[in-house]
Amino acid sequence: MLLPSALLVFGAGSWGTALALVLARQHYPVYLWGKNPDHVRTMQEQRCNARFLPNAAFPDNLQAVTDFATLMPAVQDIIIVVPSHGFRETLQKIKPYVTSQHRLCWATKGLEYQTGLLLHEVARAELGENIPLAVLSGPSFASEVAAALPTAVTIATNDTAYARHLAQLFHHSSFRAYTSNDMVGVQIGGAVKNVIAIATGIADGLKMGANTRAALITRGLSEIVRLGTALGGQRETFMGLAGLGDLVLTCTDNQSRNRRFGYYLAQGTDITSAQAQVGQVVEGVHAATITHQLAQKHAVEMPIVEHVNHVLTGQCTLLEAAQALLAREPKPEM
Ligand SMILES: NC(=O)C1=CN([C@@H]2O[C@H](COP(=O)(O)OP(=O)(O)OC[C@H]3O[C@@H](n4cnc5c(N)ncnc54)[C@H](OP(=O)(O)O)[C@@H]3O)[C@@H](O)[C@H]2O)C=CC1
Ligand SMILES: O=C(CO)COP(=O)(O)O
Repeated sequence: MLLPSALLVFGAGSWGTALALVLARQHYPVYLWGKNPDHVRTMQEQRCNARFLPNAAFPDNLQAVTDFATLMPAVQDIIIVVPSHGFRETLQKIKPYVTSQHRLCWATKGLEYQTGLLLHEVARAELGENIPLAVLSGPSFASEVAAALPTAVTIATNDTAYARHLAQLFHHSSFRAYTSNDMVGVQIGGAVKNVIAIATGIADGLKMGANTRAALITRGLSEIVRLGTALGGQRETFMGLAGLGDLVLTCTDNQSRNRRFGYYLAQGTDITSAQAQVGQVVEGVHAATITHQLAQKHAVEMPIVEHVNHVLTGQCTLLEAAQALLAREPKPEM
């Protein structure tokens, strides 16, 4: 069993804060790093993250910080929870301080926009082969986790000892982590469900009904399985928490920013204003483009993702996308 020391969480948005709270409730010393000094100062003064999770008070062992360099020697576990567009930048910040004592887990959901790389590939490229890596993903709205409502997630890593350690670290009376060795499957599930959630948000905004929503979720899952297995993910992973679980959550509940973003588009709001209206990260916008490109590269059919991408890049209207999906040639379901 690896012994936990202080824990350092990078990313003081809603999800980084919620995970820091889970760990702090386990009585570990937890540092929550935020990139915005004013925001960090406010968290220090108010002893909560009023901007994202106003109702969750920080326990004494949770400290918001802007300086991480001096903490790194006292830390073994690093948890990155910044949006995917800041993932490599965060790794580059910490890289000069990372040693063989550290291990890295992330809860970011997405792919690298510029390269289409999965985040474990980005982490390997930046930090080399010697650091244990893991990804945490699954159906988990930050506000429910902060409110200590029961939640289950998957932690995927190739390092069995690290898997056990992380599952134990996050294990709480209202938070349960299952382990997996399928880093590719877990990451593809978490990234692509955001694109399908945009599609269901659009369909619900256009009042297409419950049948359409169920069809999008189910056919969306087929697309995720096709791409995920083509990239080396395991089929069973997509039937688990980080696949079907997160897909259903995000496609059906208005707490999802991706779903709300799609809904706003269906109200006639333009893309920039819809993102502003959500007011937080909407990972599915970038993920639509990268996933579409990955699908083309690997010759995988992903019509829902393709049409969401067409809508977001101005190649067709919402109604044209819906008509094009319905006009596809009949084919076997499986
Ligand atoms: N919220 C949720 O329920 C869940 C979110 N996730 C995933 O967690 C990740 C983070 O999302 P979430 O916390 O919700 O996002 P939020 O929109 O709540 O917050 C984003 C935070 O990231 C900060 N940020 C932006 N760019 C950078 C950067 N380059 N480096 C460091 N920090 C940066 C922002 O700071 P500032 O505003 O000052 O720029 C802000 O504090 C996403 O990949 C998301 O998909 C996963 C599961 C659940
Ligand atoms: O990933 C999430 C819950 O598991 C959060 O989804 P949204 O980013 O769509 O809000």
